[in-house]
Amino acid sequence: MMKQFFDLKAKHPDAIMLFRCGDFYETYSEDAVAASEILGITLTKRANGQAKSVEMAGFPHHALDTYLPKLIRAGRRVAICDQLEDPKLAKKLVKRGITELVTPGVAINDNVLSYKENNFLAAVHFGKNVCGVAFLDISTGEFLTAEGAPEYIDKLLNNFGPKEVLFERGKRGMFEGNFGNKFFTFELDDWVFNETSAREKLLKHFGTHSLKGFGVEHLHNGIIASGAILQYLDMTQHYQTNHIKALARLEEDRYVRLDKFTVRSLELMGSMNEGGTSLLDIIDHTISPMGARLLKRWMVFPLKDVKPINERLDVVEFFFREPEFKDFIEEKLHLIGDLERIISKAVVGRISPREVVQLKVALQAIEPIKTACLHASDASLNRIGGLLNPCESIRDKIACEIKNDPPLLVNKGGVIADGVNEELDELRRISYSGKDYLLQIQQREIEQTGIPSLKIAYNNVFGYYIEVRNAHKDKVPAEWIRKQTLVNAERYITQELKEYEEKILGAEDKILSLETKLYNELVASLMDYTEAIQVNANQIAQLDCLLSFANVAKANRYIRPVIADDDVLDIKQGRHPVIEKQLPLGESYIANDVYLDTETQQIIIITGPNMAGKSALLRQTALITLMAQIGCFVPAESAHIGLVDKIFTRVGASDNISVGESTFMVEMNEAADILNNLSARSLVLFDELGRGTSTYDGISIAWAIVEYIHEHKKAHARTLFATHYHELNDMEAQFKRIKNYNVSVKEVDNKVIFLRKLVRGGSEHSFGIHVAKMAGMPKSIVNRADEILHQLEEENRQEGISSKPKPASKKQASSDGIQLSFFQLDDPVLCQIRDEILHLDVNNLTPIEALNKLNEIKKIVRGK
Ligand SMILES: Nc1ncnc2c1ncn2[C@@H]1O[C@H](COP(=O)(O)OP(=O)(O)OP(=O)(O)O)[C@@H](O)[C@H]1O
Repeated sequence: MMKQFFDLKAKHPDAIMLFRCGDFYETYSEDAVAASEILGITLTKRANGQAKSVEMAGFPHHALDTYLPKLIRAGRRVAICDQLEDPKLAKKLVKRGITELVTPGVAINDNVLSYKENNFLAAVHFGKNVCGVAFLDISTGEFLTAEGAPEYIDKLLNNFGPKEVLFERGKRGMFEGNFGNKFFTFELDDWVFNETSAREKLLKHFGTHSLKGFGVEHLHNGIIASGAILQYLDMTQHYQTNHIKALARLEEDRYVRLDKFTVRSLELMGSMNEGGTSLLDIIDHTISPMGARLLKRWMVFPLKDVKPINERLDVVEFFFREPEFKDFIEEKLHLIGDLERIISKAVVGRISPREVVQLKVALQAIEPIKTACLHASDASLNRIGGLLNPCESIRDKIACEIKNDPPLLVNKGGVIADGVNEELDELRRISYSGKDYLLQIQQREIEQTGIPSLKIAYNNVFGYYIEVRNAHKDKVPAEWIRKQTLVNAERYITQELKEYEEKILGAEDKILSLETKLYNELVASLMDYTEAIQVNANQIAQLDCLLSFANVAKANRYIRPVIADDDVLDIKQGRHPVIEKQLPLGESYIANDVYLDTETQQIIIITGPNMAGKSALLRQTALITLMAQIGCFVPAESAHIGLVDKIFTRVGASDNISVGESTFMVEMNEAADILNNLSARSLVLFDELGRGTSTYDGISIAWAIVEYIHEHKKAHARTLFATHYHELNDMEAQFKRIKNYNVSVKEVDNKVIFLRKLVRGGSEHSFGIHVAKMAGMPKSIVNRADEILHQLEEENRQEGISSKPKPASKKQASSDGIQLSFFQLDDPVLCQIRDEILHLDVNNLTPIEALNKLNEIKKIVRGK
């Protein structure tokens, strides 16, 4: 058996092999060590013939659904090796084979999947000039491809968040150089990435002569990536793929460009702080899993055409205007479940009887939704109504053939309804009446033998038996055959019992196999409806998202934005959708107006103290624009959104030290990306650009960047620029479309009150020291900082900002017990220490030398 194990294991050396042995899945050798760690199961050893003993760890086969997901979530690939023949019939070693290779990207199991998330597998192909990418979610059948520059592919990878990415063996350096090392990856042989075989694979799968119908014919690299995905499904033994009905092209120019920094810094899908709230958390009130998954997609693919955006807004408004209609759809949506994954499960042959019933319930709910949408006075709803298909015949077939509350598994029986199949009904009659008959025999024997406690029961060893307690043993008739002796009783069988047993058990076996056959036939007939049900799932998902928008708008007082094909961004009394929900009780969010266009007010320089609300204002402007362009109402009193085609944000500092880049380097990289890709319809947000370097460098870079955006020949990108460099306020006088604003505060009795209102004009102070005080900084430091600040301001007035702070006054230093500037005191010992330190070449000092030096310094101090 171990030889069989090692032979099979050699086929997938990188996967943990679950090797079926009787009622257990066993793992051996290093797999066992890994499995026991991940699953927390006991690691044992077993003798392995002549060889040294081998580690093993296993779990009962019925616990596969519990343990498999844990292995996958731990980022492991798992080969499931099953017994291919009935062990009872096998003469020698049971035949075994790998029946499935489960990997993070190819998972169908409910316990692995998260219902609000797609589970994408991606493949990337590096072409000569461009990259191709493909995404497949085998649990929903969605298959997409695109090609473009590595930056675009990187953006898609970030937006789709695949659970596994395939690429060509030997190209790890190229892959990680472009896309980082955060993805779970798998390398495939180079022959997989070949256009001819990829194309053939796709044509064979779709049964078409060309790929023109999918609009991907010309995407040579996308086709290679898509072919690699199908190839991988074969390799992992996923052959039932009929639910993958089409390959869709992701069109770069249809959606607003959001780079990955923007998705992250605007906290669209997840907060940058653990446990924090994202925009998605606020606006996702979807009911169905399909809706939740679609909403995630909408968030990162905002539209940039007026018509489709208005179509979505129209539906949201309709829900708003017609609360009865909304409530009706809402109630029905609760009945739908995960239609999209259920139909995929039917195709791969893993649909449970309960899911078949769920499918019926969903189709029953779709009928009234369809009717209501068709009768609504809104063109988009009519279109959705037109596309919904209640699939009456299959729905009615399920209703008539499957019991309403079936067990989870077919092999438990009781799945097929009565009256569907005559033979089944007859067998059930025999089985039930047989059981009745047993009761009759029991009664009769009690009377005939005079043993009142006699009872008929069943066990797996010798079937039906009569049990008689010892007290009545002597009354047992001679023809009964004794089978077992217990402490208090004896068990007997009789000829009559045996005959009935055969009839009943035979009937039960037949019932199970007949039910399974009928069930499988029904599941097979579901295949004809795959496409219609996928369309239903998609339309329901859209309705669900729009309904969610309506509910969120109502709950949070959002309004419908005006979407226009112009370059005016005019938000009146806008609010930050996330912060406004998180303010402490009693505090309310201060709304602000923001106006930008390309003629009069293209760039706003926002100054203001720390904590005033500059970042909040920047982000809310981008979020309101983005929400509007996904078809959602927005937190404002009114909003005119001149369509934006790219949203760029350079917000906050994010370190990328792991890839060898400093904070400032990252900042400059991101800024360079923005400036190289500006368009006339871009919305640009810069928050505290340049703060990662010295003040002079920072101001110069910030100034030059703002100037560049203002002077750009082709693109007057609308820009919000929040900064602490008050010097930038001078730009207003020199550049026509730059305007200064500040987020106002009031100083009362040396205290700062944040008014959080955006007002015209620059501001002078940052009140950074005030904020440090609020944060609980030691008093001595706050006082000292104040002192240095005044001094710098004083000197600055005379000679600019280059002068250094003077030493602290002696009074200050001694009163707080901290000698901040002790090296400048006239103590010869301290001066000696200072000189020792100054002469150290820290870069070439070994740790031992450093310790010795410290010791020497200690001696100097002691000597004193
Ligand atoms: N309009 C507002 N109404 C109510 N509270 C607000 C508003 N804007 C910001 N805040 C609160 O003030 C906090 C600080 O805001 P924000 O981070 O935008 O300040 P900032 O001016 O960017 O500060 P810094 O310059 O230090 O980065 C926010 O976390 C939020 O809680």
